Amino acid sequence: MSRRRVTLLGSTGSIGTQGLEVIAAHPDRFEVSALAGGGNIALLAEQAARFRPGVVAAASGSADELRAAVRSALEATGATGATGYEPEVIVGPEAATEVAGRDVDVVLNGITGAIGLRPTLAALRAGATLALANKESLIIGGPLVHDLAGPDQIVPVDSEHSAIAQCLRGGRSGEVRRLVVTASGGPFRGRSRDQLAEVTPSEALAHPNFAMGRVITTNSATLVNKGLEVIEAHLLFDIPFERIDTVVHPQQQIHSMVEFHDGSTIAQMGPPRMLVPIALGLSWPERLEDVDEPCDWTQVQSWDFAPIDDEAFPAVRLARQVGAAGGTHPAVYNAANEVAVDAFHDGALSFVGIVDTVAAVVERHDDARFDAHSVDGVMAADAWARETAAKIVSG
Ligand SMILES: NC(=O)C1=CN([C@@H]2O[C@H](COP(=O)(O)OP(=O)(O)OC[C@H]3O[C@@H](n4cnc5c(N)ncnc54)[C@H](OP(=O)(O)O)[C@@H]3O)[C@@H](O)[C@H]2O)C=CC1
Ligand SMILES: CC(=O)[C@@H](O)[C@H](O)COP(=O)(O)O
Ligand SMILES: [Mn+2]
Repeated sequence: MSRRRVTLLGSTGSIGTQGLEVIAAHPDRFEVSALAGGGNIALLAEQAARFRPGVVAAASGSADELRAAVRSALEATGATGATGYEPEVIVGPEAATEVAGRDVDVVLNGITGAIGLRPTLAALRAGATLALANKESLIIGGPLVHDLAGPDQIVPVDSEHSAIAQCLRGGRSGEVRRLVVTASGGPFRGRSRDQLAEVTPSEALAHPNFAMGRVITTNSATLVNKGLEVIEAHLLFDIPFERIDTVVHPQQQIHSMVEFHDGSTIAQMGPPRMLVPIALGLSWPERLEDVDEPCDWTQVQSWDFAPIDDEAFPAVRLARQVGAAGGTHPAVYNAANEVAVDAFHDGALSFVGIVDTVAAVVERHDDARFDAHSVDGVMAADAWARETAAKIVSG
């Protein structure tokens, strides 16, 4: 594999920082072309001083602030001036989109939320491989992404979809009977709807296995994450919803499975960490060496499996409905959820109120008003859903 130029969008987040860890461990394989963050200018500047990309981008702050932060981060490394490193700096809400398609072989999209859509489209348009963690952009931009993406241009980084892609490696997708997407069940696994009434934001942020950003961690607790992942699996692997199952597997050692039409099932296993899916996103179809520890088969252990409780956690059932309806339904589900998650953390909504709000917004949505085949149409549906969710939250 030749040395790949990598751009990291959301470089200051959980996926982004782990992406840089993989790159730092394989300097012969990767160089950083651009880094894009949101508002954490200090960390972004430290990353720039260490990895020396040609471009550094931030969604907020000012270009002068970012330049100054990079200079002081360089000074802190003791490499002041001597190297003459002065990256191009881009600041503003469209900064990630601007850098996504420039001088790059692989774009790792680790931005959270619907704002990842335009950068995803820019990366695809530029012909880069898209290592996709930002599942929201695929889910809300389904037909748009589908029309732009070439074969194998999108490499899933989401652990379940990376697992399925690994199970399908080498072709034979015509022999697939069903996909089985595993779920941790979140921190509230086993509780009834009544028992969920009083749970707090800090309890919802205690994911049993993964340290992730606030939105995806909350989505794991409501199982909205699993709902999004069922739609993601449908879009990535072109399998109808009725052939995509879910199973709660609290240990998260099996990251997902593929059942074939002869009755055989292939599962992908590993400890619940993101390094392998991220590394594969960057190096696909090759595997890098010694990315993470494997499962330890010398230890006594037991793994559990159970169905999702759709009464306590209706998010997956609802996601199947919006996914099958298509159009701008998934964009509305996602946008309403983003608003409801913020409201929950602000103390304006109960935990069960999150999915109740999403369901109420989905119910009021008139898909005929929006064009799912244009970015503006998708973003108009997204904006409508945000406004409607905010009204419901405020009563
Ligand atoms: N974390 C994980 O293990 C997994 C994550 N994913 C998916 O990956 C994505 C990222 O998740 P995660 O890393 O946990 O989230 P984090 O909240 O940790 O990170 C989000 C990143 O997005 C950046 N960001 C926010 N707004 C913008 C913007 N307008 N332009 C550019 N960057 C922006 C943030 O910057 P800043 O902090 O500087 O404001 C931060 O770097 C999500 O879609 C999630 O569902 C999927 C599977 C696993
Ligand atoms: C690591 C990853 O891919 C996350 O999406 C994680 O799988 C969350 O797990 P649950 O949503 O099943 O809790
Ligand atoms: Mn996942």
